[in-house]
Amino acid sequence: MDLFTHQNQHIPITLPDGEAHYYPSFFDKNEADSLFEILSSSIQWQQDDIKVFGKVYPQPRLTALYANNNNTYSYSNITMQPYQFTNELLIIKKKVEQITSEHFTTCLLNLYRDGQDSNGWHSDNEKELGKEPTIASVSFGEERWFHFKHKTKDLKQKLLLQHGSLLIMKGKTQENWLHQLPKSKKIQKPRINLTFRIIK
Ligand SMILES: O=C(O)CCC(=O)C(=O)O
Ligand SMILES: [Fe+2]
Repeated sequence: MDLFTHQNQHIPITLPDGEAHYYPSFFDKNEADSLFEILSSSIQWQQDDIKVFGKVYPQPRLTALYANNNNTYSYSNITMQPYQFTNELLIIKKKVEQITSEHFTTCLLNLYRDGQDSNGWHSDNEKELGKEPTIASVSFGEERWFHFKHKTKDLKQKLLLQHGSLLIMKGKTQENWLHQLPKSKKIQKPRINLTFRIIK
């Protein structure tokens, strides 16, 4: 067994006033390839409009909300109603829960069709997530950079989110840090991201 491609290889991310952990090969290449294909075609992807300074734009990515309850999730003037978890999402959720010891209720999925799709600076601090939320973020498909920026100090951090990887953000990360997925001119292939959350 190659220890350095093992699912439990863990890289702590240096994030003062927060806490994040990265598992580069949480899913092996074959599992990740097949989950990417299944999720691409089986998820009910939608493109919502968002309002920025009073103007309406199509969101620069596709999204979908799945859950094991009917609780809605609202952010950036959008309220999403969940579909019930699919079998594949339940399998991924179970594997993520084994490593985080959490019971996630909800998954917000993002499909970045190419490098023109993005996710602007924000923190996942909506009140339905509660205090100090743990967010487990799984990536499939094209690698993309993920940036962190401290809210009040001159601190930055970035990491490349690989195919089959898991990033966990917890503790005071959302309180003290913003994150974004910037555009990238070179990227022409899609990436799927799943963020597991608890919405009670
Ligand atoms: O695509 C990503 O890695 C980030 C997604 C994200 O930050 C979010 O959906 O809140
Ligand atoms: Fe986020």
